[in-house]
Amino acid sequence: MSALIELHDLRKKFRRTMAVDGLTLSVPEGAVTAFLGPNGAGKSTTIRSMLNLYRPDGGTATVLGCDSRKLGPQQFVNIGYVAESMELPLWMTVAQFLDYCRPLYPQWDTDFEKRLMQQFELPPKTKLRALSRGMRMKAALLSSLAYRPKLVVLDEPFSGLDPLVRDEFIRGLLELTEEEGWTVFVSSHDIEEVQRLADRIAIINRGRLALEEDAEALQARFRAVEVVMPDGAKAPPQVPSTWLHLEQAGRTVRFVDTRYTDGIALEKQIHQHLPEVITHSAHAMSLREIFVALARAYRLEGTVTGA
Ligand SMILES: Nc1ncnc2c1ncn2[C@@H]1O[C@H](COP(=O)(O)OP(=O)(O)OP(=O)(O)O)[C@@H](O)[C@H]1O
Repeated sequence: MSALIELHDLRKKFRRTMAVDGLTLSVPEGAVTAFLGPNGAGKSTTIRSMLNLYRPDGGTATVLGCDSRKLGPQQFVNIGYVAESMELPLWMTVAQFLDYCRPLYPQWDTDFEKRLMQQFELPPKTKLRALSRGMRMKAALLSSLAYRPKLVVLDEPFSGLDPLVRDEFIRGLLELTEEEGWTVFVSSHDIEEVQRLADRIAIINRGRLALEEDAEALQARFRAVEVVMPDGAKAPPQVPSTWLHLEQAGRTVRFVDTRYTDGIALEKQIHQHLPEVITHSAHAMSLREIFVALARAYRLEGTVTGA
């Protein structure tokens, strides 16, 4: 799998704020990568830098094989970009807006446009100004998908949408990405919004990469572990660094194993560090639970956990 976005030591500074501080990240083709981080972590600045809307102060961003500083019409016809902050011509109807966009993209697929109109239930004769926020985001998304871009970049596309609309929007996006095999890079400050979509997870904190991993692999290596000990037995102060947030309440010791491989290896490790163990159990964790654990470990501020 080749990478459609390659960021290497990317830096972008605003006065004294290092918004992006040496970010190295690679976004593989054909997968949905969720780009997560608390408010102000540098997500929008990264996206704007890699799309040549900002000039990086250092490092490189390569998008569709092209240095971001040289991105032009030839690349932009293959990139679908939707941002929360995007300004739309609100005085146009949905149909007029699409009439305006169509000639800009030689490969615009009219049949696909019609299908998306139906799927998103967009009213062609309504002015964009009169649409709800969710519907307006759908119109923006439609205008960025109808030309079947190779790369779809969504910057916080769900913020401000009510949960029902968001859910429907995500379902639509899911169906499409699965059918079309698109490469999607979607930023969010809330794991809950994107957990159903994401094949890969990248977390940014204070302009730096905190984690980049396959979502399934991440879930495979995390377990919530409970160990029952005899009355009066205490967990030792020193446990493996791969065990996070160890807590004891009475006879029960709980921790998060961040390097789980299999039950036998875990059992061996428990016997080694908690030799008085009577029984133990290990449960798979949801991405949201993993994020809560990671957020505590990284001391991420804000709402990356959705908590
Ligand atoms: N145009 C700008 N001028 C000055 N500072 C900026 C500008 N844009 C962003 N910043 C600062 O850079 C840092 C990163 O901001 P950015 O918008 O990239 O974060 P984000 O992760 O997208 O946050 P959010 O989830 O709130 O959109 C913040 O400290 C922000 O205040």
